[in-house]
Amino acid sequence: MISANRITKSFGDRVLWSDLSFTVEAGEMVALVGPSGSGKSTVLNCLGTLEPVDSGAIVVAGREITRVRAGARRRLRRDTLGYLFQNYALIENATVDFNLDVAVTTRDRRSSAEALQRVGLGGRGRDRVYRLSGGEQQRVALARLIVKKPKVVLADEPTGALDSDNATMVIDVLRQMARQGCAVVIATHSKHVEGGCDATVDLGGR
Ligand SMILES: Nc1ncnc2c1ncn2[C@@H]1O[C@H](COP(=O)(O)OP(=O)(O)OP(=O)(O)O)[C@@H](O)[C@H]1O
Repeated sequence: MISANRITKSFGDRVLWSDLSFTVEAGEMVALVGPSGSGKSTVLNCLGTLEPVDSGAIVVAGREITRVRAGARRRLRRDTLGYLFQNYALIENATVDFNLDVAVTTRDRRSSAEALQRVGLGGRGRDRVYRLSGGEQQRVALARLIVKKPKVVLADEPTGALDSDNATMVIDVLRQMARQGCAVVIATHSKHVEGGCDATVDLGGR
């Protein structure tokens, strides 16, 4: 589903990673690890077509995303990619329900309600996002992914703001999405999260 082939990325004269290659199959969950500043978020941004690589190729769902035009990139983001990033990318002034509705083309109240239940936010659909805690917002972002059902999930420290029970829930949900055929990449500092993955890509060269 995802194949990164000898990708290199620098900011100025600082090389973050060079000749990095890895694959993530459909159904697989891969941890992206390495010290702070080693470029984990940047890898996710490159896989997510939000940042270009300097050299090498990335293929996602059969498309070489390092070469596609803006229109195809937009379609990939809409139809194939799912992001679970640190800013949660939620619409803060809107309700939880509205944030889930924008992820799907058909309005499906039941699947939204089930997704909220799954992340421990059953009955909170009418709450406005800015009133929720950081961890609750993180879980709304996860519920939005559940209703979107993307082929690829890119998660950046998805357990960062959560207690251990909720962290376990997040990993369980991502595992369930993988079982349904999704390729999941998780940037993390957590050994616990890494342990729950099928493979590790280490940017620190340990
Ligand atoms: N757009 C940018 N322009 C310049 N430098 C950048 C840019 N984005 C990231 N960097 C730098 O690249 C390095 C890697 O950042 P990145 O966020 O990918 O690391 P990380 O491994 O995810 O770190 P952390 O574990 O602390 O979240 C950092 O030194 C950061 O300052």
